[in-house]
Amino acid sequence: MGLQITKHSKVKQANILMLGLDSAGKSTLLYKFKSDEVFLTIPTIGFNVDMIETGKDFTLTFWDVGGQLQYLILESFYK
Ligand SMILES: Nc1nc2c(ncn2[C@@H]2O[C@H](COP(=O)(O)OP(=O)(O)OP(=O)(O)O)[C@@H](O)[C@H]2O)c(=O)[nH]1
Ligand SMILES: [Mg+2]
Repeated sequence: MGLQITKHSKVKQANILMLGLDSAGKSTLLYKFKSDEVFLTIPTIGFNVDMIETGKDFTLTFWDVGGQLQYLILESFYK
């Protein structure tokens, strides 16, 4: 996962890129950050973007990239 903090802004923001094999548990982890409830996930088609406010002036933006999409992106490098 990558972390990038945007500077020169009142509200601090970090982008988190969630990468991993399909069914590794990326979406489950993201839903767990948002809520303590148990979620049933389905394979992510493309990617999900979700924002979590962790404090008054701090926001995390999660980019949850589906494993299948990552295969497609990697495959394109070898063509
Ligand atoms: N036992 C166990 N199962 C988990 C855990 N995390 C996720 N799972 C299960 O693994 C399966 C896949 O989880 P997802 O969160 O959808 O996986 P993903 O990485 O988002 O998969 P893609 O969207 O296909 O890339 C689901 O059935 C989850 O319930 C864990 O920590 N332990
Ligand atoms: Mg997923």
